[in-house]
Amino acid sequence: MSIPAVVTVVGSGTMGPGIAAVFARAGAQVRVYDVVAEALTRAEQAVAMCEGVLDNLGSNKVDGGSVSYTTDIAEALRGTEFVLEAVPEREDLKKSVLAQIEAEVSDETIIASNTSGIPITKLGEALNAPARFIGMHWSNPPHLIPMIEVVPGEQTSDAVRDRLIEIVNAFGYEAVLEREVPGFVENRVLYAIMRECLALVDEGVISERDLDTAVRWGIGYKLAVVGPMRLLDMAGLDIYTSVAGYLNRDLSNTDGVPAFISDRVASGKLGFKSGGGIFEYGEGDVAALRGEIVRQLTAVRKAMPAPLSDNPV
Ligand SMILES: NC(=O)c1ccc[n+]([C@@H]2O[C@H](COP(=O)([O-])OP(=O)(O)OC[C@H]3O[C@@H](n4cnc5c(N)ncnc54)[C@H](O)[C@@H]3O)[C@@H](O)[C@H]2O)c1
Ligand SMILES: Cc1ncc(C=O)c(C(=O)O)c1O
Repeated sequence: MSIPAVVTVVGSGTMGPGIAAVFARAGAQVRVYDVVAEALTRAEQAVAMCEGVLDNLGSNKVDGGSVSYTTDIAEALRGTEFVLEAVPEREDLKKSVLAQIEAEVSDETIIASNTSGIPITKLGEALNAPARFIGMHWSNPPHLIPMIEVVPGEQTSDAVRDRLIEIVNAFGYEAVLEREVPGFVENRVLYAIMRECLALVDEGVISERDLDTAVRWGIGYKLAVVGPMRLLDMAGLDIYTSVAGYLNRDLSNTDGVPAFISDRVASGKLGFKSGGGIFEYGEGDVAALRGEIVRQLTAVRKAMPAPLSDNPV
């Protein structure tokens, strides 16, 4: 299974560098483009770190891969075969950038978006040739989470869909093909969980730290091995029927963003990126936490059956 020889990543913030590292690891010449020069400087450091993580993971490495960095979009897109858009999650911005990309590439170039859940058909309205456009939703951190959601829009061609699945598998990643819905699958599940977690903390049922402990060592640990559908069989569909019969109507069904979050955002408390959010972080805490998270994710990944392997669970 081959990957494109030349790949361009547009947007080098949280996600771009790890994505670039995975493509380069698979042998592609990757060009990383951003409108902010400092973002590219940070990206170069992040890619080097990701490469070290992939070495530690023992991830397969194909010779010939490389990563370069530029604020010149024409240079970034010249001769490219595959573009991954990873700019901020704003429909207007993404449409503008996608149109900018399409104007610079050949008719054969595949354009993919790392959008967290904006419908691909909607973003594809910005393109003259939406048949070449598809959703490619990586999960953070992209160099460690070996599952990518493949989300065709209504106009995406079957050939582009099949080619993307081939590329994802060539990384040694699981490609999950989905019919397009807002938020796709991973974020619909994640945001349902987050909604309930935030409600429980906001209502004083449990503290932030104890909530994390309960989820990490309860469903988080279990779901790393047993998927939700298999877990239903393991627990018993009769048990689910009894519990859901009284519990589903009692779960949080708030829409919009809870004040627990919006108040913090309004006061500039964004989390790791601002030194404080749900928790507060002192000097060096975020870097230490990032390193520990990567160390533990790597250890868990090594303990699990490899992606694409014949896992009986
Ligand atoms: N952060 C996550 O956990 C995560 C996970 C999966 C998917 N995503 C999605 O990936 C996309 C990127 O997310 P992120 O967290 O990396 O965002 P980010 O804000 O960390 O990075 C975005 C980058 O895009 C750059 N940018 C802004 N305008 C640009 C333009 N016109 N052209 C080129 N670059 C431009 C910014 O300078 C920045 O470096 C979003 O759609 C997001 O929803 C994010
Ligand atoms: C909170 C949150 N929102 C979106 C995404 C991905 O699109 C992630 C993730 O990938 O981890 C996330 O944590």
